[in-house]
Amino acid sequence: MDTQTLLLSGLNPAQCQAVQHFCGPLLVVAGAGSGKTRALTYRIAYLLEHYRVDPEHILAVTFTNKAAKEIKMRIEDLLAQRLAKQAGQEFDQLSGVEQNQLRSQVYRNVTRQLWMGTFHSLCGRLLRYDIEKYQDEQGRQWTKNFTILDEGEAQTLIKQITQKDMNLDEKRFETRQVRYTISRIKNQGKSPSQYEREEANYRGRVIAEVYSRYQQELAKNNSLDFDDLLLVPVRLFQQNEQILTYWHQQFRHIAVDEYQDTNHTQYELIRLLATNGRTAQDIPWQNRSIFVVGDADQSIYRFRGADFTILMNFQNDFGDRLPDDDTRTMVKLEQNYRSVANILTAANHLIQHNQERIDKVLRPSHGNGEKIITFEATDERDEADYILQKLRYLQQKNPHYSWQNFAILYRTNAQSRALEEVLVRGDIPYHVVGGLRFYDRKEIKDALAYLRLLVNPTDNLSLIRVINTPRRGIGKTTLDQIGQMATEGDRSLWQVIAGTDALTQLKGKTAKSIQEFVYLIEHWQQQLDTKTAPEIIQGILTQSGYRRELELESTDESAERLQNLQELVNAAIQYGEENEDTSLIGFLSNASLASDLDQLEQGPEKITLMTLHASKGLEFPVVFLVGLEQGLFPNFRSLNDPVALEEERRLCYVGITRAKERLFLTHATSRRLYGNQREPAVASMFLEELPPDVVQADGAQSWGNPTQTVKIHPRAHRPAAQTPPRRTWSVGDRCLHRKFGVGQITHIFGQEPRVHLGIRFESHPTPKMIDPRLVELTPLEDG
Ligand SMILES: Nc1ncnc2c1ncn2[C@@H]1O[C@H](COP(=O)(O)OP(=O)(O)OP(=O)(O)O)[C@@H](O)[C@H]1O
Ligand SMILES: [Mg+2]
Repeated sequence: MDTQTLLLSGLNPAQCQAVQHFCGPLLVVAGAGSGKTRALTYRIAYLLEHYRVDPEHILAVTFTNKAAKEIKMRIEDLLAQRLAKQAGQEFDQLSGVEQNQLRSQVYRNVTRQLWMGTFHSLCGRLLRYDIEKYQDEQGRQWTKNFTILDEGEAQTLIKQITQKDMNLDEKRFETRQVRYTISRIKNQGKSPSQYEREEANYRGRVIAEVYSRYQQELAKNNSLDFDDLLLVPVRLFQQNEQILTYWHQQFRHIAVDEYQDTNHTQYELIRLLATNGRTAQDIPWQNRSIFVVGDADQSIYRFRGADFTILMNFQNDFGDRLPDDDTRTMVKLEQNYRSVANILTAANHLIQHNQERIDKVLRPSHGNGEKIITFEATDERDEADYILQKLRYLQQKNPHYSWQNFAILYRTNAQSRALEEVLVRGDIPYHVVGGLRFYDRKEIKDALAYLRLLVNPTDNLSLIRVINTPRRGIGKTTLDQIGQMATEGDRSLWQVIAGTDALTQLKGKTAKSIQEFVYLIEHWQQQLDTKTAPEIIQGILTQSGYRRELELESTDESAERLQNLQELVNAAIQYGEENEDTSLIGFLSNASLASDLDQLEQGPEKITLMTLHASKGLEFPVVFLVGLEQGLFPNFRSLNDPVALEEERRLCYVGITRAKERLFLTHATSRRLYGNQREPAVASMFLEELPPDVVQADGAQSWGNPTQTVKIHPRAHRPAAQTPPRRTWSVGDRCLHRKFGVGQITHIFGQEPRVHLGIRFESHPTPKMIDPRLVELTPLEDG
């Protein structure tokens, strides 16, 4: 098989057309699961292999960094197979080691050079080259070793300004709200003074002032927030034609996945790069090679400024549209490869309730499959119990399902708690995507602040965070004094403490502590060029006394924090291996950008819990979509807002189309949300919008056409507990657990038959709560 055949063999004719496209604009539109991402992946491989495009000339934007990684791996596979063919070998018959050798060869020569990632990570990378040529409207500048402020840190800074510096009313100027407003103003490209002119009232003036101080602080810290990361390149390109032309020529081929969720800043960036800042008609079509794939029905990020009309305008923006002929610049994919027909019918039927859309064809490739199951629970706990039973039942009935084949999707993060409790009790391994991120944990933020200070000593925020962590007797008064000196001399905090005057002005013991801190930082700064990131992290955590303080604390919590710090070192090692870059600065940018959606590690052992928003682009054999209740999904705000309601329906469409084989839709008749009172709940309108003939109720209640649904007693359909014969347990009994080993029962909660056992296992520091109906426990004789 030659390259061309190899690369085109797993594609249908419409996909082939997209993949073989070389230059000029192309829009691929299609419904969920129709192979858009596959087409984009293969096209990049085709550009590299068939058209011999230099990987450095390809810019590909994905929705998560993880998606970028997967696409790269897929390309490595495709090209490695090709290398095997060239050498007259069958790839599949090579040993694992040999296959990996070929993959690494492709990685070194090809995929490593690709510009592939999220908008944020790509812009971060680009700015490391050119940020020094940028100036904001106040003439402020940044250097290459700028640090990236993540969302939490941006809010900390806003809070410091509103509450400490400006003494504003905390309720009236709520941090998140202010941060959100400033982000919006920034993305509209408005300066503080411009905003002040437009919003000529008290609030407008205050926000403009906070915004102005916020920008000032960012510049002083040599930092950028997530908005700047996109806005600065756009401004830089607008300011400097030469730089724009350089990058326009660099990125000869641009590809964007999930184009329907592009916002205006991202669009502007892509437009500038693809057209060199001209109108499309002013440059030859060969020089604007832009390939985007998307589905307007899956646009779900309007609250972050995404606008699917950007997708709909693609041909006007980039193409030379011929009257009555779209085919040159658009390919439609109509074959769905993901879901069984029943699931696809339900999704297509539901989305047709939206007004603002263009109808599409989506044909199934698989048979009808099982019907979609709906279940009415009494409350969130009952809902979780139901899911637990189903999970066990399905996994045992179908040996080909491993835990990674299951996903539970919900509308809001808060819903995961009830589900998690039941999963823990049922001993089902799970993974929450988008919970408290690793990088948001206190000890990790502390460690990162040390590291940032090493590469960018003017980063005041990081300095404040660690100067007295662990405690060094440098209190608030001292910090205020240092702050004062910094303001007077227009210097950064670091410049003050590293200079001589601070030491002379401060008292004996404090001065000594500060001096030791300065020595520590300077010592490790000198190692930046010679030591690797993991070595530096290990070193500074030990020498600063940070680790020792946690060790002395010696609690379960401190043990976990120490483990997390070790995990940070591991992350740096892994980063070094994957990117052949052991520098601290490379690792740091990567850490700031690791988004919550990238946490998804589909271990073979775990089921996935995530919000519907996070599930975009993914697929699972079995999906549970929970909490289908009016006011929850669709959410409360959308009930009186038709535009918002359509967005909720798109979100439901995304959720349904994640499922390949089985789909369960659950709702409860009462629910306690956000710690409020228990409220009665009504089934979601989306359930009624599904075609009754592909839906079947599991339980007494049903909706749709009652004659076509099966009515059974709520519990009757649940499988009996998959457990060994029952026995009663008493406190003090010893038992053996498959995974945790020997343990002793310390507590018994609840009444038979619904008891839960608190067990302290010899292998585990903290007691575990176990449901003996679901988990096998072997009794052990005393002694
Ligand atoms: N031509 C094909 N033959 C067989 N399977 C295919 C083909 N094209 C795509 N697939 C498979 O179908 C599934 C969906 O493909 P893909 O994820 O690319 O769809 P998508 O259009 O990007 O979906 P979404 O809109 O959810 O992002 C994947 O498992 C993919 O491997
Ligand atoms: Mg996709």
